[in-house]
Amino acid sequence: MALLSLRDVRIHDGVGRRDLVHGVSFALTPGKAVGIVGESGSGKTLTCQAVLGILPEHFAVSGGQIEIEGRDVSTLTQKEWTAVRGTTIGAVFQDPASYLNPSLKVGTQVAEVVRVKKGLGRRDARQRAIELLGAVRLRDPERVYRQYPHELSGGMLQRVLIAAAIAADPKVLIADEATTALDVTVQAEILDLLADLRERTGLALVVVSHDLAVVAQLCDEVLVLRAGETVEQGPVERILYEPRHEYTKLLIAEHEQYGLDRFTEEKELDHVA
Ligand SMILES: Nc1ncnc2c1ncn2[C@@H]1O[C@H](COP(=O)(O)OP(=O)(O)OP(=O)(O)O)[C@@H](O)[C@H]1O
Repeated sequence: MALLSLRDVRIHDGVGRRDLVHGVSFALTPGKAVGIVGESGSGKTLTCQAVLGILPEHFAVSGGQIEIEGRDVSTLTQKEWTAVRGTTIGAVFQDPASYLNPSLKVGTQVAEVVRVKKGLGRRDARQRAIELLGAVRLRDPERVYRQYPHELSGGMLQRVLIAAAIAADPKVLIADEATTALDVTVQAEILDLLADLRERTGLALVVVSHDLAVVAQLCDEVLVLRAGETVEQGPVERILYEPRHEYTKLLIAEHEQYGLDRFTEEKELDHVA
């Protein structure tokens, strides 16, 4: 059974009175990674918000079906949504600092997620939070635990957010432009971390980026969205080497001078290893 499946999902803007996403479909099984790529405003984030049950006011899923572990999400109550978020599907977004309370130690914030979602007592939650900070490859996790958000770099904050997102052992992690604000080296480290989590734990990924190189590095399947429309969808190698749609060709051409090759070569090596 798919962990997450979207069938012809449409998202409607009640104020603008129009559909902004016109039929997105994909299925995610354990350990699989699906990428959604497209320019700004193409509906990537709305699609993720629909999957998490956090569409902004006035927006609604107006067609198709989203199923999480076989369950139609349109039947979920608010309470059930809260249980699904974090425990089945975790998410990380761009701009990690805005998701953390600046006046609380980062470790306390991760421990709080563990306490609420896993029902651990304070001491165990602290221990587990330190383990999680280590699992996202933060050096000296005990020290990081005691630090405040302003003391950490953007890359470290994103690791903290990933630690919080995987705290309740979700089966799916949505990474929505999770590396966009980071410089190239740090971006590569975070992508490597996500690939490693996927490999070690079977975590399935939905990777959202305007950057085809990011998606190409991590994913098996890619959806190319333009203005809410899926213009092309298929295995990553096919999309990269035999793009059919002009828009996909454009996304690839944009990359020719800076880096797609580097990412895909790494991916091929990963396959060999
Ligand atoms: N809260 C909102 N209020 C009004 N319009 C919105 C809101 N969120 C999204 N939209 C509109 O919905 C469309 C799709 O937005 P979405 O954020 O899903 O795009 P995106 O592909 O994720 O782009 P980006 O990379 O810029 O985040 C856009 O036209 C956007 O203006």
